[in-house]
Amino acid sequence: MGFPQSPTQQQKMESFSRARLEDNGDSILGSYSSWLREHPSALCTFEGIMKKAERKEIAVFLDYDGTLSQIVDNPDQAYMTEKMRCAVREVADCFPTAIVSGRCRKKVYEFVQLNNVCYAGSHGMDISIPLASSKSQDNRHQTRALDEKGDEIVWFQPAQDFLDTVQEIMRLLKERTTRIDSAMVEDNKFCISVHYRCVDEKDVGKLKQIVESTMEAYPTYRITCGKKVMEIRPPVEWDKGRAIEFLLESLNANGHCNVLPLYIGDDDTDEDAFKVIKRTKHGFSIIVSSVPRETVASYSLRDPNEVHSFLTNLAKWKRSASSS
Ligand SMILES: O=P(O)(O)OC[C@H]1O[C@H](O[C@H]2O[C@H](CO)[C@@H](O)[C@H](O)[C@H]2O)[C@H](O)[C@@H](O)[C@@H]1O
Repeated sequence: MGFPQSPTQQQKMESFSRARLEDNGDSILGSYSSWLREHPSALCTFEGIMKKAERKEIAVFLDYDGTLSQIVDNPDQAYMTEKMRCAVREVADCFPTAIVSGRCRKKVYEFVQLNNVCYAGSHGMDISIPLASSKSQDNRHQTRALDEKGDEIVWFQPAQDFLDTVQEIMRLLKERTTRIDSAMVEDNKFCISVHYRCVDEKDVGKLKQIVESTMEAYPTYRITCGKKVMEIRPPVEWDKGRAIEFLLESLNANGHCNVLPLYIGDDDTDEDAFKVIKRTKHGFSIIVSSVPRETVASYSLRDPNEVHSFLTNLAKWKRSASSS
C-alpha cells in the first residue's frame, strides 16, 4: 500500500476550492426531479438493485452524520434514534457491516453502540477489525488490542506517524479560535474538525482565516470542507475509499467471496468511496441528499428516515431470500 504520501498542491487546491463552492455540502443543481432521473431513489428501485445482488454477497458501509443521524447544531448531540440502531443491528446480522466516519472511532462507537459492526473512524484512518480478518502485512501501522467484549482485534492506523502533529495543531486551533463565539474544534484523533454551524456569519471569514493561517506552518496538511465544517487531515494518501478497499480485502481474507459493496453517505468525503465503487464497476453507491448535488453516486435517498426504510427493506430481503 502506497502511504504515507502528500497529495499534490493541485489536488489540495481543487479539493479546497470545490469545498468552498459547496460550503454547505449542498450545492443546488437544477430541480430535484431531474436530478432524481440521474440518481434514482434506492427505495423506488430497491427490487432492481437486489436483482443485481442475487447470488452475490453484500457488504454494507454506512457513513454516520447525516446518514444514520440527522444533522444537528451541536456535534456532541448527533444521536442516532433507537429505531435506526435496530435497523443497523438487523442489517449487520445479515451482512458484514462497517460504519465509516470522519469522527474519531471511539465517538462513533459511543453513538452507535453496536458490537456486530466494524468501525472506521477519522475518515478511515482508524480502522478496527477482528484479528482473524486482518490481512495487511503492514505491521508498522497496525496494533493488536482487545475490544469492548474482550475479543482480539487489530487497529489499522495509516496516519499513526502524524498523531503528535495533529494533536499539536488541534491545541493551536483551540487556542486561536476561542475569540470566535460558538466556533468549535473537534478532536477526531487523526484529523480535526473546525465547526462554524453556529458561528455568526460575520465571523465565519475570520474563523476560516485563522485556520488557513495556522495551517501555513503545516503545508503538507489538507484542509477540506464538509457541512459547515473545515476538516484538517494529515498528509496520508488514505480516505474513505481506501478504507472500504481495505475492509473488502479483509472480508475476502476471511472467506467471503464475490462481495459487492453497498455504501450510503451524505457528504463530500463519501465521494471517495463512491468513486471506488464507480471505478471498479462493482457495488452500489447511494447519496443521502434532499437537494440536487454533484455526486458520482448512482442512487439516492432523501434523508436518514429514508436510510432507515432502506436498511429495514434490506434486512427483510435477506431474510426472505434465505428462507426461500
Ligand atoms: O463522516 P461523517 O460521519 O459524516 O462525519 C462528518 C462530520 O460530521 C460531523 O459534523 C457534521 O454533523 C454535525 C452533527 O449533526 C453538525 O453539527 C456539523 O455541522 C456537520 O459538519 C462531525 O462533528 C465531524 O467531526 C465529522 O467530520
